[in-house]
Amino acid sequence: MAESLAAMTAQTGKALAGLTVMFAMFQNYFPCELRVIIMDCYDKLVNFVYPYIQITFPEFQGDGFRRSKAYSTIERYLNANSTKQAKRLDAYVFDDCDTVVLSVANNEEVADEFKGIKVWWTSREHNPNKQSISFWPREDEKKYFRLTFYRKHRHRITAEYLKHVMEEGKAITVQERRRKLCTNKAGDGGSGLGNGFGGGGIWSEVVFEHPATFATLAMDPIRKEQIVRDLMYFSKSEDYYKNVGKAWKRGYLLYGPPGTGKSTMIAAMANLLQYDVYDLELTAVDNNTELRKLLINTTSKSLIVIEDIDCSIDVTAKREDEDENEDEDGEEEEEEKNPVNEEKKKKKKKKKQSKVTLSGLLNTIDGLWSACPGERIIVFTTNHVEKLDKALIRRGRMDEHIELSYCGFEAFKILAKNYLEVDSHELFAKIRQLLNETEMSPADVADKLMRKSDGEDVDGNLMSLIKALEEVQEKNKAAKLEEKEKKVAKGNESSDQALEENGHMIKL
Ligand SMILES: Nc1ncnc2c1ncn2[C@@H]1O[C@H](COP(=O)(O)OP(=O)(O)OP(=O)(O)O)[C@@H](O)[C@H]1O
Ligand SMILES: [Mg+2]
Repeated sequence: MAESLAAMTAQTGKALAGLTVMFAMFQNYFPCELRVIIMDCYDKLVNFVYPYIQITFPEFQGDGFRRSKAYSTIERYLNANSTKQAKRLDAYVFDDCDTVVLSVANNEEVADEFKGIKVWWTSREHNPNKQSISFWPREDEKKYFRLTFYRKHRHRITAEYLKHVMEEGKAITVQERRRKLCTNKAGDGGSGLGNGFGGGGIWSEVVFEHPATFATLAMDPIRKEQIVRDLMYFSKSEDYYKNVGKAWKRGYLLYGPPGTGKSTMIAAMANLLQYDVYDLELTAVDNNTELRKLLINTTSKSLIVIEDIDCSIDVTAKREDEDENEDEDGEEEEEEKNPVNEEKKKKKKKKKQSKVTLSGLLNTIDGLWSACPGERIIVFTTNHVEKLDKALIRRGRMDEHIELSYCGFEAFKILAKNYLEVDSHELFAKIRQLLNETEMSPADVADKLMRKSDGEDVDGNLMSLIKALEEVQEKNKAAKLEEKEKKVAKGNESSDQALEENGHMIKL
C-alpha cells in the first residue's frame, strides 16, 4: 500500500503539473465568468485525481544552520513507531557498542494510523550531484520528512495528529536521552567539559548511570507509593502550576541517620522522572553570587541536590547579615586580647569571605523559583533535621519532608528480595522480632545480605544478619546497663554527700 501510494503520487503529480501549465497558458482566452467555472471544475478534478495533501518537514530551518526541532522529534517518533514495518533501515551504533538505534532509511515509505485515519511518511534526501566542500548541507543535500494524507482529513491531521506526533516524539526524546550528573566539586568543576552551559562551564558533567529505582528502595511500601505518586503528579502538572500561579518547582527534605537510603532515593527519583542531577557542593561555592550563577545555569527537568545541608552551611546562623556583623565586632575585641585565638580568627574570617550564607541560600532558592522556567526539584539531605533553620525547610521551600529511618521488617523484605531473591523464609520470623527490638540501618542490613562469594547460600546470609542484629542488641543492653549503673552510682554519691553534710551539721 505504501509503495503504491508513492507510485500514484508521482504519476498524478506529473499529470496535474501538465494540466496546470495548460490552464495557465490558455486562461486569458476565456471570458471571466467561464474562467470561474473552469477554476471550480479544475479544483474538483484535482481533488478527484489527487485526493492527498502533503506536508514537508525539512531537516534544517530558517537560516539553514539550525537543525529543526520538529524534524528531530518526528525522527524519534518514526524510529520508535514505524521501524517494525519498514523494509529498509539505517543503523547507528553508539561508541560503547551496546546501543544500536534503528531509523527508517531514505526514500523508504512507512504508514501510520491515528484514530482510524491512515497517513504515510517518507524520509527523503537529495543526493548532491556536484562535487564541492561545504561545512553546511547544500540545498540539494538536505533531508526532509514528507507526510501524505487524504485531503478530507486535513483538519484532524493538522490539529490533532501532528500534536500527537510531537508529544510522543518529545516523550521518547526524554526517555532516550543520556542523563547527566553535574557537579561543582573542587577538582571537578570549572573544567568546562563542553557542557554547553553559559558561564563558561561552571558545572562539570558525567553520564548519570545509577541503578537505584523505587522498586529496589527499602522503605515502608505505603509511604513509598505516596512519594512516587507525588513525584509523578508533579512532573505532569505544568498547567496546574500555571493556573495556581506557582513556579513549577518542588522541594524535598530527606532526613534520617546515615545509611538509611537518602542518596539512594535521590538516584531513584532521578531515574523515575528521567531528570538530570546537579550535585551542588556548597562548601566549594565561594559566595552567594557564585551560588546564584550555578543555580541559574541548571537546565529544566533536573534535580538540584545539596547533601548534608547542616554540614555545608551554618544553618543556625542569623539571617540578617547586620546582626552577624554586630556579633562579630564583640567577638573580635575579645579575640584580639587573646593571641591564641589569632589563628582561629584568621580561619573564621576566611570562611566568612568564601562561604555562602543562609540568607544567601534562601534568596537564591526563591530567585531560582521565580527566574528559571521549567520544572526543577531541589533536594536537601541531612542526618540532623533538628539543627536546620525553620525558614530553610518551611513548606513552599521544602514541600515534602521525608524521613528515612532504621530498617523495619517491610524494608528488610525488599532487601531480601533484591539481594537474595527470596520472598519468605523460616528465619524471617526471628529477623522480624530482632528488627523490632533493635536499630540497624538498611545499609548495614544490605551489607549482611550481600553475597560475598559464589557458594554462599540464603541461610548463611540470613544467619549472619541475625548474628549482627543480636550483637547490636547485646551492645545496646550493655550500654543501658552501664548507664543505669552510672545513675545509681551518682545517686549513691549524692546521698553519701547529703549524709556527710547532715552528720557535719549534727556535729556542729
Ligand atoms: N533504603 C534503602 N534501600 C535500599 N538500599 C539501601 C537503603 N539504604 C541504604 N541502602 C544501601 O546502602 C548504601 C548507602 O546508602 P545511602 O548512601 O543511600 O545512605 P544515606 O542515607 O545517603 O547515608 P548518609 O547519611 O551517610 O549519606 C546504598 O548504596 C544502598 O546500597
Ligand atoms: Mg547520602
